[in-house]
Amino acid sequence: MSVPSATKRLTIRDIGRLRQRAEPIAMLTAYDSVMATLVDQSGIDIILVGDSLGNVVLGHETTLKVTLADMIRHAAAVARSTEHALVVCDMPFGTTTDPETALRSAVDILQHSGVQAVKIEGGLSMVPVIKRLTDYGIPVMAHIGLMPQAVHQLGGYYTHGKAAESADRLSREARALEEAGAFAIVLECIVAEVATAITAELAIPTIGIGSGPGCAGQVLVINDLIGLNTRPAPSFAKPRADAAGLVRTAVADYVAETKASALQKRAGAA
Ligand SMILES: Nc1nc(=O)c2c([nH]1)NC[C@@H]1CN(c3ccc(C(=O)N[C@@H](CCC(=O)O)C(=O)O)cc3)CN21
Ligand SMILES: CC(C)C(=O)C(=O)O
Ligand SMILES: [Mg+2]
Repeated sequence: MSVPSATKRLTIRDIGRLRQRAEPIAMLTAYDSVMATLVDQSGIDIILVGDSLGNVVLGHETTLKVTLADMIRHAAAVARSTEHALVVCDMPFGTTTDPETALRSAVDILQHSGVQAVKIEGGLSMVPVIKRLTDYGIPVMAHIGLMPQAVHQLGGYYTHGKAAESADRLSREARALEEAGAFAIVLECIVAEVATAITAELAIPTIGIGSGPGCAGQVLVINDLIGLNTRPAPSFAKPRADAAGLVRTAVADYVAETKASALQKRAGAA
């Protein structure tokens, strides 16, 4: 038996234990070395290298343009810059079309980035995919509710589970994904009461985003948490800092000082 130490990286078994003890799980995204280091040193349980990378780092409109190569490059930066958190990498659009394609892509992610787990958007149609990966020994986090990779089919970003049949379907999906082997499940933008009910039905932890306080854990995009955005953040994300304001002020001060000193030098040399 090993003794838990402060520097040992969390595993999916540790995450399961937190759920069993009803200790809430804290998860945030990170996409680069500096941010991953800071987030890891501040006591987070899980770091997600989200395909929100496409929106918040790469300047795309949706997550659909993010590639496997993009994810591996950023996941590698996060994995090598952290030592405490469990690191999970989103499987990008187009890599989960069937179980063999998904397995190949997940192997590439683990082999070339060093993360410990992957996350897959989707409900019942992802059951065979998640079975294949978990049978092979790759930990999978599931993700239902608002699924940004399906934005063109959904027709926008909105809360799910409002109608009784939608709530029932979400609950059935969550149970099927647990049965398929998922070690946790993200509930994105699901009516709070429905997310709470799903949490009570499952042995694995639910990690909520915009789904109320009744989930086993919470996840947010780091940029939304610290106010490092140039586009409006989702309304459920309450910024705790104004990082964008700090950057704008520092840059404006620098520009002003540089321009002022150049003028003085020229004036003195003349
Ligand atoms: N910065 C950022 N934060 C995120 O949470 C995030 C991304 N980007 N990019 C990928 C996906 C997209 N996500 C989104 C995007 C928009 C909403 C949104 O506008 N939600 C509405 C809800 C409206 C309703 O309930 O009908 C909102 O007002 O927050 C939610 C999640 C979550 N992810
Ligand atoms: C919002 C979280 C759950 C995510 O999938 C991402 O950041 O890509
Ligand atoms: Mg994602």
